[in-house]
This record gives sequence, structure tokens and C-alpha cells, in this order.
Amino acid sequence: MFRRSAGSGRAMALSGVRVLELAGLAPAPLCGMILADFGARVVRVDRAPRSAVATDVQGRGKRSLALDLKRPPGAAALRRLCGGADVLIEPFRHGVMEKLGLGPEVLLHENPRLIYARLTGFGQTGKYAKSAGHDINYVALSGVLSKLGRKGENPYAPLNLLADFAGGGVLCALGIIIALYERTISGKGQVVDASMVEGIAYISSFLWKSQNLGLWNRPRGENLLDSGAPFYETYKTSDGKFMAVGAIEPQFYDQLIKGLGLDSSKLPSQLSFSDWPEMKKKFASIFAQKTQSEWCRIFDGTDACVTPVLSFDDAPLHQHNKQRSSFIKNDQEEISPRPAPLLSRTPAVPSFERDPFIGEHTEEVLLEYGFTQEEIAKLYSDKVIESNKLKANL
Ligand SMILES: C[C@H](CCC[C@H](C)C(=O)SCCNC(=O)CCNC(=O)[C@H](O)C(C)(C)COP(=O)(O)OP(=O)(O)OC[C@H]1O[C@@H](n2cnc3c(N)ncnc32)[C@H](O)[C@@H]1OP(=O)(O)O)[C@H]1CC[C@H]2[C@@H]3[C@H](O)C[C@@H]4C[C@H](O)CC[C@]4(C)[C@H]3C[C@H](O)[C@]12C
Repeated sequence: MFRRSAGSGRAMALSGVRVLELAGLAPAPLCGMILADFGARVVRVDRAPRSAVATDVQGRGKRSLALDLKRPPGAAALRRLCGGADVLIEPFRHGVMEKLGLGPEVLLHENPRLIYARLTGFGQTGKYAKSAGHDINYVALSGVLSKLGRKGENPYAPLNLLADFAGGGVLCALGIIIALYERTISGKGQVVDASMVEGIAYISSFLWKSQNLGLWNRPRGENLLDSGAPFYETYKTSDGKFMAVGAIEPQFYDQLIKGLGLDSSKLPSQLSFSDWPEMKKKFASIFAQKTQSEWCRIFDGTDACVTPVLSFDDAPLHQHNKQRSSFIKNDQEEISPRPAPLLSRTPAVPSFERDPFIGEHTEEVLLEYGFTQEEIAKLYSDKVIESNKLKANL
């Protein structure tokens, strides 16, 4: 675990990029955090009047400005901020920004270089564009949820990882980076319409494009990679922990069989589907005879593709993760994953300070974007902005 990045003091890939992130639930905060980790100056625009507690747990490296967008001077302030920004990330369903007078035609007219990123579940058009939804709904509509789950059980959404983060926050960040790159050639900004339904569908292109390979011919939970195969499964160990097995290729499967102490000449062939349920039982009874660390001693250093299923407590302490400093600890002793991927010359340098309080940087940000002290005082007296210096100084 490291506290200071090896890249400290170096220029970061996104140095100089100014981002305004309108506060949202989960996907947009990840998108903003990725950009901040890689060097962008990200300002989270929180609501005023503000709620008691910040719900954004992905505020690393951001500053917070609390602004009431529902009041005309607040919306005007955001327009002015957008005039000096490179990127705007907005996480509301279609129509909300237009209703505030902050739609793309207005903001891009005022700043043609602006990258206007719209991160939503259903996208800007189509029957559901104005409907509420959450991760599970988006994964469902993408077709992918129908493929997830164990045999005989209902489809199962793996937390809110797929749509909110993989298909949402990460792909939106990619769209922004692509648009920023294109702007270096054209000099123009554009709208990024990041729909999580489409993001998750795109992320699962392999699934779609492998439909004719015979990989998915059987019902959900009975195929090679969806928990049907005994050699692509998790198994409980004698101490109540788990091992993950991913021994797909025959040469790796042989090493699994050897590690389990089995004789391959007495077993059915690896791809005999009808034998998979029995083989799973056999593997399960063998894994149940040793502890997780005993199995690690057997399989570490082999190509059997067997690894421990680590808890959040154990993952940062695992030797491999420690060797790569894959987890970081901030000034509040909070552990989180180090930004990925690693760039050799300009790596991410994540902030080690606590996340910002809502409104902590209101004045500082407005000054930086060219507002005068008088203008700021007026916004305060109109109750359009709020600051949270008191809490920040505690
Ligand atoms: C982390 C938990 C969240 C779980 C994630 C979940 C699984 C997801 O899937 S998130 C993805 C959701 N979908 C999208 O983001 C797609 C696009 N967005 C939408 O579709 C919608 O925004 C919506 C459906 C998500 C929400 O709809 P809503 O009607 O609320 O909003 P909009 O229509 O978009 O309109 C926004 C309105 O707000 C106005 N606005 C915006 N900004 C401002 C501003 N600055 N000033 C003034 N007004 C503003 C805007 O004008 C719109 O107004 P109108 O409607 O009038 O047009 C977390 C879920 C629950 C959390 C916990 C909980 O809160 C309790 C605790 C609280 C405590 O403080 C912290 C701990 C908690 C336990 C907390 C912890 C976590 O945060 C949660 C678990």
C-alpha cells in the first residue's frame, strides 16, 4: 500500500483540462473521479440549498461548488462557468438541462469548444429517454441481464457494476477523452450521449459476437463461462473461504486436475457437458478438504488458473497486490483501488486528501473562473450559492 504516488510532481495526462461535473448518484461521480485522478481540475457542482451530508463517495481530487440551478442567477452562473470549461458532465434524465435553459445548443453556442457529456441510463432519445431507472434496469434492457445467473435461478445483476460503472462512468470518460482528442484537430466541442444501456451492450460485444460459436447454446447457468462448467467456478474451502477456478484451456485444466490430486485418465473429458454437474460435486468435495491458504500453497506458481477469492480486507494485503501497490490509503486511512491503467510517463496521481464537503470551494472556484468578489457577494445574498468553510475547517 502506498500513500504517495510514484508519479507525484510530474505532469499528468489531463493537466489543464477543466471539468464541471453536476452532482449525480453513482456513474457521473466515477467519470469525474477518473478524470481527476489523471490530472483534470474537476469541480463538482452540488445542489444549493445543500443536503446535510455529501452522498458522493467518489469525490477524490474534486472541489465542490454549491449552486442553485433552479434560480435564474444560478443557471446564469453555470452558463458562465461553462464558458471557461472544457468539459461538462450532466447526469440527469433527458429534458432536465433543457428545462433549466442549460441545454447543449445554448452552452455550445456560448462555448463551441465545450465537450457536453450527458450520462444517462436510456440516452437522449427513444421511448424511455425521460423515464427513471437504475443499473438493473439498464442491464436488463441491454439484453445482458438475461445471460447472468445460475442454473434454474432468476437473472442476477452483479451489484451496480455493469451499467453504472463499466457501461456508464468508464465509457463516458472514454467518450470525453475521445472528444478532447478530436478537439485538438477540429478545435470544436461536441455532445457525448452516453447511454448506459448502450454502454453495457457495447462492453458485452464479445457476448453478442460469439453467439454463433456454440458457447451459449445451453440455458443460462449451464454454459462454459456462466457457471455451467466445473472448471470455471468458485469452490468453498474448509475455513469457509472460496477459491476461483478459471482453467479453460486443456493445458491449464491438466494442472488443475493435478493440483486437486485427481487422475485425468479416470475422469470424463473436460468438455463432456453431461458430466459437468457430477464433476462440480467432485471438485467441491475436494476443495472443502483444505483451507484457502493451503490451496494457495498448492496452486500459486502454477498455471492452473486457481486464485483465492479475497475479501476487501485481504485484497490490499495480498502479496501480488502489494508488489504492484494496487491499493492506496488516503489521509483519512481509507483504502481504495489505485487508478488504472498505469501510464509509464504520465501516471495518474490520485489525491490523498479527503473528499470535498459540499460547497467547500464555492468562492475559490468562482474566483478562478473570473467572478469578482462583488458578483460572488451578490450570489450569496441572493442565496444562489453556499459555502461550507466551517465544516471544512473543523
Ligand atoms: C449510491 C446509491 C445510488 C445507487 C446507484 C443506483 C443503483 C444507480 O443505478 S445510479 C444511476 C441512476 N441513473 C442515472 O443516473 C441515469 C440518469 N439520471 C436519471 O435518470 C435520474 O437523474 C434519476 C432517475 C437517477 C433520478 O431522478 P430524479 O427525478 O431524482 O432526478 P432528475 O429527473 O434527473 O432531475 C434532477 C432534478 O434536480 C434538479 N437539480 C439538479 N441539480 C441541481 C442544482 N444544483 N440546483 C437545483 N436543482 C438541481 C434538476 O433541476 C431536476 O429538477 P426537476 O426534477 O424539477 O426537473 C445511493 C442511493 C441512496 C443513497 C443513500 C441514501 O441517500 C441515504 C443516505 C443519505 C446520506 O446523506 C448518505 C448515506 C446514504 C445511505 C446514501 C448513500 C448512497 O449515496 C446511496 C445508497
